[in-house]
Amino acid sequence: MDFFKLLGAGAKFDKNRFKEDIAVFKPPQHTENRSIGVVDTVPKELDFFGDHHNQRHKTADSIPKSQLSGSASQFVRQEDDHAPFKDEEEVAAFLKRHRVNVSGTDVPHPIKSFEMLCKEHKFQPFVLRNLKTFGFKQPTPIQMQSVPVAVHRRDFIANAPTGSGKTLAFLLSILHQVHSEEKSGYRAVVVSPTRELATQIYEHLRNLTTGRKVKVCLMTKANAAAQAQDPAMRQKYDILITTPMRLVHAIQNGEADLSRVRSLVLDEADSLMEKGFLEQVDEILSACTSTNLQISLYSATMPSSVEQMAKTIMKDPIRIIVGTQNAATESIEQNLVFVGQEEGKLIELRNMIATGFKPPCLIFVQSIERAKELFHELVFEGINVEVIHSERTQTQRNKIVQKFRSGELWVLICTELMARGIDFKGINLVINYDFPQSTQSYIHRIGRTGRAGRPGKAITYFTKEDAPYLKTIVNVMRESGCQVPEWMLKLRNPAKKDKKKMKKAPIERDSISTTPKYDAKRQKHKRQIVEQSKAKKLRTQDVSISES
Ligand SMILES: Nc1ncnc2c1ncn2[C@@H]1O[C@H](COP(=O)(O)OP(=O)(O)OP(=O)(O)O)[C@@H](O)[C@H]1O
Repeated sequence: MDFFKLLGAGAKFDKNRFKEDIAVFKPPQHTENRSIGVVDTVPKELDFFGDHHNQRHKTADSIPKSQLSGSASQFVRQEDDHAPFKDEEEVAAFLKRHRVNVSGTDVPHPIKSFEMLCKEHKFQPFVLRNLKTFGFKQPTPIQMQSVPVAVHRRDFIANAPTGSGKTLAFLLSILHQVHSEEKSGYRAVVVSPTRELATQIYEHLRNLTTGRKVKVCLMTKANAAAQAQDPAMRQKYDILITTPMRLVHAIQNGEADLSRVRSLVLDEADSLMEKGFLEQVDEILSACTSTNLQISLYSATMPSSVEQMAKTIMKDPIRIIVGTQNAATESIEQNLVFVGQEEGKLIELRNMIATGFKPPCLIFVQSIERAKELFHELVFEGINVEVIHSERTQTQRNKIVQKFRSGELWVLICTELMARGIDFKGINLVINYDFPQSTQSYIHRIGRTGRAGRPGKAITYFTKEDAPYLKTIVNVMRESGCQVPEWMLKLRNPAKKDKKKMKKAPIERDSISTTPKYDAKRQKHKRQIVEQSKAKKLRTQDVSISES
């Protein structure tokens, strides 16, 4: 079946309805030339950037790293020699070949193959059997280095690109330690920021423990309640997969005992160490009272401030970096598209749908309200589209994720909820309909495509309002080996305070909605929120007055 044609056929682009908009914004035809990689000239509307060149620029930096010799941007690379390393020189050459940079004291040697897990690190044979059953033949670079480090029970920070197999890396480490049931309570805990991601990790682990009596608990409201009712149930599980909020709730209600936990994995660690989650992570750490606790942090992005903070909770940590630190995955073709003003985005998107594109496609917007608005616009276009955000019920969210995985849905509109960790293998295209609020958000969002070494494409729309932040994305593109024209390279980086402001709250944007009725509904909703927050403020004032 030709998805490309099918989707194009289903899409209706009402040229009469948008005639005036088209005339105003004159979106160029959707061709490969829309990508910044080949846009040579400064769009007229952006001339306020000042000094620029109109010449196409190609530096050594702009040559895709996959074309450079010695690059290990292949996802997994077969090693013919499975013998133990002879000396440190051989280790260094091996790590260089796989673009692994490791620092710390007494760093354990990497593994060259999964077979070495059993031969050198005494993994149980079931692990190797299940790896084979589920098609994992050769370790990825992050797995090569982080598994032996974890096996030696060292604390560490692992920074490797999106889709590079970090999940299997930490699950293998856990299975080395917890390979049979003990009925003595949790011995390993994985914390991840969203329920979707926790569910995905749980399913991955269930596959790896096939045929083995290891009890894994995905902490949900229902089983937390069951464990509250029956304390014996708390002893039943060996490994816990959870979100921070759910776990803290269980700790506070006396429903979770973490005193025997020896391995704590923080997945998407930089997001867990940010303001919203930090207190919860602190509480989880305090509940892990074993003196033998090993902590590992994994993420595709690790700002230095987070690293510094992380080091305060770790003992003599090792630092593992795969590829270029905080860069995007190199198999993703990244594009920036100037759309003029807000309305230009919808025109561009409809244009792309009308001219055809290759689903499945994930579209990111900055708020729930905007996700609903965009869905409302696209749902009548005859496209197989859905929308996912935190206001949808868990059952709805699960169903949508499952439908998207199975290919039943071709376009999924989402908020930041889906930006991290979610592994949809076949996504061809990620569209940043709204400009991401931070470099990290950009890297994770576009990292939903180009996974496990597959190619992928990412398009980021930007308006005049986003332009001051453009350089942050340009920097990532350059770091990941994309071609960037000279004038873009000459843009100024936004000031630190502006970046902070942007991260705190997204740019205020005009409604996506082209239907006045729907927009009126939105305005009403907005008014209600303002009124509610005013009322809350008054109540707080009341409390502080009566307290004083
Ligand atoms: N050794 C391997 N061989 C083949 N495929 C693998 C291997 N390890 C992991 N994968 C596959 O690669 C894909 C990406 O892995 P994973 O989801 O762990 O990426 P990640 O590094 O955690 O990404 P993110 O930073 O986005 O969370 C998954 O589909 C996984 O099954």
